Amino acid sequence: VILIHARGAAHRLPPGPRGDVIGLLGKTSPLELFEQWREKYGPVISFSLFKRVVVLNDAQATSALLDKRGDIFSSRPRLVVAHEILSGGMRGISMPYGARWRTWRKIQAAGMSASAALMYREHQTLESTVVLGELLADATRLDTALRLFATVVMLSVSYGRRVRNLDDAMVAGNRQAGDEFQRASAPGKYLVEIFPFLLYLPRPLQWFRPALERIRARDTRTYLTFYRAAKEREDPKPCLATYARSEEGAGMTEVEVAYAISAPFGAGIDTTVSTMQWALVCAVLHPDVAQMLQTELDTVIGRSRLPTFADEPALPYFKAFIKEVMRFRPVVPLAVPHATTADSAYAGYDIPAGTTVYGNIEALMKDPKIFPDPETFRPERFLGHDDFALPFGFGRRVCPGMHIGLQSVFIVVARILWAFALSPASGAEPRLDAYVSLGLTRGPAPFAVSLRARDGDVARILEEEGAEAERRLGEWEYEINGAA
Ligand code: HEM
Repeated sequence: VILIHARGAAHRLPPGPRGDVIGLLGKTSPLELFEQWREKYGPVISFSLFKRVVVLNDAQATSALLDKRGDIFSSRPRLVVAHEILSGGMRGISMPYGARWRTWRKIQAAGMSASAALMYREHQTLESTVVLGELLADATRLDTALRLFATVVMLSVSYGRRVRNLDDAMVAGNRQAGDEFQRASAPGKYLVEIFPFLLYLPRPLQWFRPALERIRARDTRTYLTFYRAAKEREDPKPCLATYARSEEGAGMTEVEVAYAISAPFGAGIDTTVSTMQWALVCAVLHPDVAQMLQTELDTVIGRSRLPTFADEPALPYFKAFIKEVMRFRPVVPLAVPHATTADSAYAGYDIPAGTTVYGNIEALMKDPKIFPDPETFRPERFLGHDDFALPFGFGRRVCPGMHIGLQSVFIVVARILWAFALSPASGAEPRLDAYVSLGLTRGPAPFAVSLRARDGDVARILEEEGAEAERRLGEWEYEINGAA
């Protein structure tokens, strides 16, 4: 009896598909598969894909495990090639839970907490004025303008530097390093990912290693060049580089710090752009909502100046609208997978150490028990609710950039809605059911909107404020010597 019990206990894994799921994953997106399995097997499901994977589809399970059992559920699945070899274990987003991650996270918190985020508001405000000027001149540049804005803000958060365009060496260097990481993370690309024991081969026999190490040497040079340039500034703008300097020597090497402060580029651009895009798509496709938003903006701000961060507390409907956008179309629908560092149990099931755990944000956002009538876009459901961190993930790994991200979304979307009447442009109408996936992020498929200045004063205000913004943004500009 004891034996049977012990055997039974060892196999009490959450229900889920058995056998080959690789073929299935090849055919359809993980999000759709998880949705089918949720309907079939329930809120907590498991399957095996070289290692054990558990998907948590309801708020009870994510709260009980990812939030409350943070001591066990805060690691990341092992990424042998992209994280360990290519990045020398220095990228925080893929770092296993432990002392090294905590030191990395301290830097993110110092430079991105709710209070630190306030330091970036001036820069975000000025750059959003530039965005409006671009859109007034040519609405077809919407996509580029939003992407440039998000990129410029992320680089100023990291290095306190303004880049003027996407061809800047700082953009190119960060993008190249990020793309290499993405490529190296592609499932199935490297045998050693599936058979990590290949790492025990003598180094000269590890055929995959030299090419990766060459890329790592180049990435390291790139990151060091940018970090050093930021450090050398006599009167630096607040940024991660200045916050992180104190960690150098106290727990982190210069190279580790240089990698740590590069995190916003990879994590903060697509997420911010996609959120802003969904906000515009939702506004265009719900004219009654757009009308309410513009009435609120006009009542609070009037028509003789642009919205600012100081107006935010007086815009309850707008704030509810952004939350509803992030619920209705979450841009990181499966969050970033967590992993467990010890055996645990939930609802009678075993979750062994080393399990990959997905918190299914999309499923939670569409759970009628939490959000009645979840397929209806209705900002009113968030009136009076101030905290809504669910789009930003779970527990100790929750997005450290959320305050900065929300500030970007607020200032750009509020100003666009204040300045322009939005309507679908023919040819590439915005749609709620057409997506593009960018790694873990999901945004709307390319779309066009037509933007018409809401009154004659918009152009005049933008001209005045635009010139002033360009002048003041000069304070963030500096040269980088030896840029890769
Ligand atoms: C505005 C939209 C954004 C959304 C919806 C978002 C969402 C998320 C989510 C879901 C995670 C995974 C959390 C988990 O593992 O449970 C995450 C992680 C992360 N985000 Fe964001 N994010 C946004 C913007 C940003 C920005 C602007 C930055 C940087 C300034 C940033 C930096 C990071 C970093 C560094 C991590 C990894 C944290 C860790 O592994 O400890 N994010 N984000």
